[in-house]
Amino acid sequence: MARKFFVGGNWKCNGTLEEVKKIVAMLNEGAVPSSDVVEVVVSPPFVFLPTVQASLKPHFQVAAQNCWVKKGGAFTGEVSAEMLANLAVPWVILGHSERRALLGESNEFVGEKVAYALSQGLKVIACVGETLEQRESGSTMEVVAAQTKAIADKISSWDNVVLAYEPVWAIGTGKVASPAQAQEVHLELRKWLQGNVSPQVAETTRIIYGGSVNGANCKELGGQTDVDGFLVGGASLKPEFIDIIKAAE
Ligand SMILES: O=C(COP(=O)(O)O)NO
Repeated sequence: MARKFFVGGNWKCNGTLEEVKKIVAMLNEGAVPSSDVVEVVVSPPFVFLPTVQASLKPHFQVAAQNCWVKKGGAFTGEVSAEMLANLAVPWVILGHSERRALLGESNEFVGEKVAYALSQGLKVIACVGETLEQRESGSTMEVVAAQTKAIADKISSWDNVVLAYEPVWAIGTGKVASPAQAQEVHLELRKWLQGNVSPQVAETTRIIYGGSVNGANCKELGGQTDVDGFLVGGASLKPEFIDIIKAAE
């Protein structure tokens, strides 16, 4: 079956209310393919989520950039999956490498977060990816397989999961993975799903690429057999994000 192309925009910790409103206007005015062709999910910082969700055209969905690992309560500063569900926020990004590195989120912790978010009815963009040191040592597949296993061990369905391969060495660096590099890892991840979860999950799960995607490289990257879309950082704040969405055509 064809996997619908998926383009995520991770705004990270960026924006003022005025800047966010301009990005929303840019998206609403953009000539993007229909939602039959591409699924577009943008992820503002928490404080702008309701504003963005209320002002985006229905073609676009929103995601939170994180959520807590269990039911809310005495966890100062955290945002629970229940709160996101209460606001009808449909998606959440979990396991981003910046949180794994800066906040020490382990593979196990990310797996538990994915399971809890799914249990509360959220859909999850689950991130995996190796560091430059891990790639140069030849352990890329060992690393991303372990990250994926930690998720697979905790969940019973992949129906509401999009897997994002984001090599850490390509994030924010301008050093985008080559189409061949991306295809190689995406294919290996799909084979891992086939062998460790099921052929059906391997066939239907979108595996998207993130790491210095821009308007110039998106078409060739998106043309790879096992690249089902993107999770875009910096370029998702710019007009070229519309060109990246069009790569779905
Ligand atoms: O972190 C990323 C990618 O960021 P860049 O596109 O800025 O490399 N996506 O979640």
